[in-house]
Amino acid sequence: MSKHISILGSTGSIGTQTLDVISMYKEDFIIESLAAGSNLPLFVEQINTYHPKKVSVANKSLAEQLKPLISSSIEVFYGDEGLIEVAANTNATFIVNALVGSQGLKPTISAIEAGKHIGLANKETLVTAGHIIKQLTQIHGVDLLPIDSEHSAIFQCLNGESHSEISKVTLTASGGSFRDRSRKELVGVTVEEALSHPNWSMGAKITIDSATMVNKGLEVIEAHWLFDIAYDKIDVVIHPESIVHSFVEFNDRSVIAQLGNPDMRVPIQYALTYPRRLKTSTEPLDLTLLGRLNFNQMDYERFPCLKMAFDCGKRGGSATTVFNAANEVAVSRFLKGEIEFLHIEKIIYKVLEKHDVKVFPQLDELLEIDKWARVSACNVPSSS
Ligand SMILES: NC(=O)C1=CN([C@@H]2O[C@H](COP(=O)(O)OP(=O)(O)OC[C@H]3O[C@@H](n4cnc5c(N)ncnc54)[C@H](OP(=O)(O)O)[C@@H]3O)[C@@H](O)[C@H]2O)C=CC1
Ligand SMILES: CC(=O)[C@@H](O)[C@H](O)COP(=O)(O)O
Ligand SMILES: [Mn+2]
Repeated sequence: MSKHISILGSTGSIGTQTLDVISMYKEDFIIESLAAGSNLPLFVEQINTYHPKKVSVANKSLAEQLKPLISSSIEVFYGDEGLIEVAANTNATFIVNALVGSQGLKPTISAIEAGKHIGLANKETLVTAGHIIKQLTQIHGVDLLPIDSEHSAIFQCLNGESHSEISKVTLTASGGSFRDRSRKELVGVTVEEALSHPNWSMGAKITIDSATMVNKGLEVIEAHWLFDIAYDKIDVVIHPESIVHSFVEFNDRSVIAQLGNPDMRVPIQYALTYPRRLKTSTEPLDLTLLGRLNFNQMDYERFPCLKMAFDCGKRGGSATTVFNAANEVAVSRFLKGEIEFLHIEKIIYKVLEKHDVKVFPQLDELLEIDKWARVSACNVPSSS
């Protein structure tokens, strides 16, 4: 029987690769709805290929531009409400959240409340409101399947294992675009240089996050919520090849790792077809060709954002919401050329410094705090 799917963020890196996987297994999937931001040419192509019943774009003007380009039988929505419509009000049973940033939170909540299972790439959702999402998945009995490569790896390592027998979960980090540079050598780096990831081709925001090591910080918090692991049992190592996607150590000192060539279509497909493992078009992994794999200790002075993320995770409550929101604004300012690369971490630090952590915030409180953090991050001067 075909699985009915909706994709939020279908025009992005994860969204397009999700559609690649679906194209390989056309009989197994029906696309109910798609949401994109502003890439209309690609979106029109996707709509004409996959024939969704509902679609959504970022705003009203884009929705008006889209309507004459697609079949009049397709319902067109826009904005936050459009995302919720696509996420919750269709016959889809499985939603892929491939949006970037904490705008993924509200549609995820609506989807869970509507009983949809979720394939989650959008880590910012769990970093912003992990406790709320976890509680809702339990209340509504929905699965939250990881798409992020490290979390898919951990999910696979934990298959059939007992949670109480885990002694440590280790996330691997490539080191990002500037892994071979000292902190001094980060002064004056360009946006173009920062956008050049050594192993993965991804959207702009996550590529910058990878260079600052914020991405690994977000992933530590994501792992905490997905797998209910205490922060002192989560570790990060630098693994420049991105072949071992993460590993888990158990009480008996056995370590289970998941390996594969860096290709996001593999974890995306696993989330879509779980628990089945269907063929992918990715190259087989030949360890003899690689010869060796490298692992280095994380240097928290070189990558202070990762230390900040651990601290926020341990403080809990609204701390991770503020960490995420400040980072989103700082990255956007860097991409616009407003600030230096090293200023990203300063902005996060300064906004966190001003925040009094709220321990068990409700959703409306978190949304207010998120807004406050964004305004504060915008107001940090570009040279301070
Ligand atoms: N790329 C990767 O390999 C990985 C990504 N992730 C995570 O997955 C998520 C997506 O990342 P990635 O695919 O790289 O990001 P991209 O920037 O490539 O894609 C983001 C998607 O969100 C859409 N979007 C942006 N703004 C809006 C809006 N206002 N309304 C509706 N849609 C919007 C974009 O639409 P449009 O382009 O049309 O404007 C696009 O479809 C992130 O959370 C990232 O951290 C996790 C692991 C790996
Ligand atoms: C592919 C994926 O899951 C990314 O989140 C990846 O992990 C980024 O690479 P870094 O290891 O450099 O953060
Ligand atoms: Mn990842």
